[in-house]
Amino acid sequence: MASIDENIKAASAKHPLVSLGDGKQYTYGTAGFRMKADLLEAVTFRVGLLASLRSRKLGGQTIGVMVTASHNPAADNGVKIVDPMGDMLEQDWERHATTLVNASSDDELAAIYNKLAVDLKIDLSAPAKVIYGRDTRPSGHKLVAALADALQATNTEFVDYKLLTTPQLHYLVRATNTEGTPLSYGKVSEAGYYEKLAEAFVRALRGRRVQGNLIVDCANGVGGPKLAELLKYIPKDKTGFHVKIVNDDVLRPEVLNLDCGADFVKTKQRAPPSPKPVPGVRSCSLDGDADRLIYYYVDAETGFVMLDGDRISSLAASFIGDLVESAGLKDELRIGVVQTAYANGASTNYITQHLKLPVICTPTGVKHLHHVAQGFDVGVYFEANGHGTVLFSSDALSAFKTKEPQSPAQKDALDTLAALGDLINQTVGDAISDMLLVEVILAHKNWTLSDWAMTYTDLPNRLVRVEVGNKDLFRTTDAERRLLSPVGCQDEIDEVVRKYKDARAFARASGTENACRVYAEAATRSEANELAERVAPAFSAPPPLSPSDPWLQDWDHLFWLIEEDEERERRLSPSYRRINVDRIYKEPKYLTNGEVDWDEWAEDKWDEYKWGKWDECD
Ligand SMILES: CC(=O)N[C@H]1[C@@H](OP(=O)(O)O)O[C@H](CO)[C@@H](O)[C@@H]1O
Ligand SMILES: [Mg+2]
Repeated sequence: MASIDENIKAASAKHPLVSLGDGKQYTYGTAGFRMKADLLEAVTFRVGLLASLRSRKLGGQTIGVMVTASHNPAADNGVKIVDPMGDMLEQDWERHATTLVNASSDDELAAIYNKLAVDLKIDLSAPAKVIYGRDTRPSGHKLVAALADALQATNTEFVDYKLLTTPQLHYLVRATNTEGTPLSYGKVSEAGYYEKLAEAFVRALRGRRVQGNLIVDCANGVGGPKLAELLKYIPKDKTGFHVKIVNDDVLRPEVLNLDCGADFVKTKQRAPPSPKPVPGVRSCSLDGDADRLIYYYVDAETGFVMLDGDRISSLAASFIGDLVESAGLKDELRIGVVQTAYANGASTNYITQHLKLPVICTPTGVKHLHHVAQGFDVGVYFEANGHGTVLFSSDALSAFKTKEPQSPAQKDALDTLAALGDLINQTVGDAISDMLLVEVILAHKNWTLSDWAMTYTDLPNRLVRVEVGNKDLFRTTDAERRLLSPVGCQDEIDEVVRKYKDARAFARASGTENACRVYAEAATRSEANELAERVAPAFSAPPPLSPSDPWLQDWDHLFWLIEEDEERERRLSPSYRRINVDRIYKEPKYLTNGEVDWDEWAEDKWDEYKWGKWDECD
């Protein structure tokens, strides 16, 4: 019989790693490995090896692997690991994933696999189990086949759940690991997920009925068929829950996330163009793997109104906060809200000043929010983009079920809270579960979306993506709200921000793209735009020269440009120097005892630029 090492090498040979060139490495980032799908086959195979190691390390508990690229275009895909309680992979192991995935040969892969086992004291003959699912991307088939090869090569038991939303896989991982224990999370099946949500939805409504229809845009992703399935479990007559699913075409992969879905709505700040929005109708959008949710409606007079993650967060915090008070648990349970720097300042004010709840700001990425929310008895966390959930501590869940009610009102509050404990996905943000939560709250409050929108007024804001030479130069502090480097950039931002009322702006490197993001918020829309436009150029590299630029053919313009020395000025500006600091250190002729002669550098670069232009015009 072949040894595991030989099996790994033989299977790995079928899934060769594609080099990224320039010594670039694959990295396990905020959302696992995510990129063009044709780069991911070997990566997914290797993630399978790591998942099996992780299961063996954790005494044979089941580990999950999800193949999805969420709201990205259809040509992308991604792969990420889910820990036994349905949480995201422990941060220390992200490093191991990166090391294993970048092995340069099949032999080196087997060697790193064995070294990890030795270093982490993993018994490779112990049992291991992995379950996995994928979104609707056609590339998912090939990737899960590579994953299965890795699991077979390492004698790992596995279950292929085929098409799932990301939160469904998280549910299944936790349900599998808690099956038959007092902490059982639900039946270990997709149907078990629907049964749990539908039952808790009816219970949480407490006899109330949902008012009006709801249109759900499913981004042409996996949320479409899964929501349709869930609806079969919810009695319409009893709940009044009438849903119209739109953008649910999963047969044409090219339409996935195209001009629809939660990311489109949030970033474009408008409703999907198709189907044509019906004024006044309550609508929401999920993203491609159904873990983000954004509500909105189109008002015949005032136009598009969006209710994003910050709104869902404040709505949930206010509703649950009131219930906790009515249940007589206010002094026993700590409620808190967790946001990122992208949360609208008006939502933060509303939560702290009106709801009187503490708000903690963490770096971007739900794993950071989730971790901090676990520190509360009721931890509400959402990213502005609509990804989030509400976590209940075990003390809170047991109080909801065991506290002796002193009045019918107290009993009602306790029963509603207990139902919410089952309705809200405790593992990860779940658009379908969050949508049911919002519907329950609106029904309890007898609110329309416009009532909800009136709780506070969003500060106008603008998010700009800036291409930079090297995003790793950007280091931040204070939950990403201030730049530490490039040195001096933060002072420039502060100086600009001071000129505006109620303004705030920050810049950080994206964790998912090779770019920086600049966020600006101010009292009026035009000021927010202006602020973003004044901050963003401080980071952007000069536009690349292209001989086909029309103005290059225009002698007058070119002459004017050189006369004005506009570009020279730009190259002498402090911000331009800062973003080029890594380039200059590669050109030692400008360095004397570690000091850069900026003027000489700028003059030389200007000459190169100027004469380059003349050459191109010849
Ligand atoms: C401004 C913004 O929306 N950033 C998103 C985006 O992260 P970046 O690090 O900004 O690229 O993708 C993350 C993963 O989906 C998500 O958690 C986060 O909220
Ligand atoms: Mg998603």
